[in-house]
Amino acid sequence: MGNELQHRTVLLEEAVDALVTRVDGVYVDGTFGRGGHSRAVLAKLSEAGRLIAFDKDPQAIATARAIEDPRFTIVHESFASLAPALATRGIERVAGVLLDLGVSSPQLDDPARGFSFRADGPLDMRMDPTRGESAAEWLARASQQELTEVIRDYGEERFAVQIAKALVARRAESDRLGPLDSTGELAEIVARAVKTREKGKDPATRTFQAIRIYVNQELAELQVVLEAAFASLEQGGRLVVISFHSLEDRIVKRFMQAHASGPAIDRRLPIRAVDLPAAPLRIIGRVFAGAAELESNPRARSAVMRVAERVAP
Ligand SMILES: C[S@@+](CC[C@H](N)C(=O)[O-])C[C@H]1O[C@@H](n2cnc3c(N)ncnc32)[C@H](O)[C@@H]1O
Repeated sequence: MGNELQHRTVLLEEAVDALVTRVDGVYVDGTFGRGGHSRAVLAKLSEAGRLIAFDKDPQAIATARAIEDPRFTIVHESFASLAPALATRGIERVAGVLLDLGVSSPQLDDPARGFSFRADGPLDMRMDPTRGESAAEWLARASQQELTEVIRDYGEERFAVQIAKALVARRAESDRLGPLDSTGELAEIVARAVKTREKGKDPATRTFQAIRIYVNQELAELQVVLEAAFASLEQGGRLVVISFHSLEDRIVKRFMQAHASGPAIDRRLPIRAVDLPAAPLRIIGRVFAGAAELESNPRARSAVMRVAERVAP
């Protein structure tokens, strides 16, 4: 079912325009998805250009394998393995790295993937169901403290304590009820534990986001890929990151700001301005979806794209 579902690429032209500064460069698309950005990058590159794309999701990989283009390589790995993946291919420097974070519409819309609280399905939530622990497996073993922290920190959920308690209480009944292994039941338990409703938001939204981030180690892997992308960028190379919630956008913003402000200097030492090392990154800007895109693609509403350029070695 998964591959028939469509993904509407967000900020397509904006991202590709910001990314591709020379048509014969080597580029990375860390989040292939259904290849919207990748195809547009390939269309812009010359014969000498190259694109290395990553995705954790076997369904995304199947779509990518259908691209017959000698300039294109797909890697079934987390983008966190960017550095070793480039090294094995003998690539030292790249002209740009694009990350369009989070989950794709096919992942969200297929109940069998277990990401959605809207349709009942197995409680999985792994971008790569062939590796690691599913959401159901984690919920079956996590302590109440761990559940509270994940739901509070990754979901920014006010009722994290109450939800964690309810989950542990449900687990105590596993002999009678069987394991908690469906998205529908998780959504019901959360809805009962959340005491006040946010307008226009399902009460399970925050908890599902939190568990998904935890199961896929999304924030930790983002930190790793930002460092690796920065280290691999050639001078003039671009880092383009599209985020969909404040936790990931904050990490991207802080990362770019930290590298754009130059190394820490001991101001008590007599240093002339000309001796100050230049900051390695220049922040180019922040872009949101325009009115036309917002109208046709509701997913674009929460998208924020940040762009920075490597200006010094
Ligand atoms: C928003 S979609 C990307 C859509 C894509 N830009 C397009 O136009 O079709 C995000 C994709 O990134 C993948 N993904 C998310 N985190 C990842 C990670 N750490 N490593 C590799 N792929 C990841 C997901 O599996 C999903 O397919």
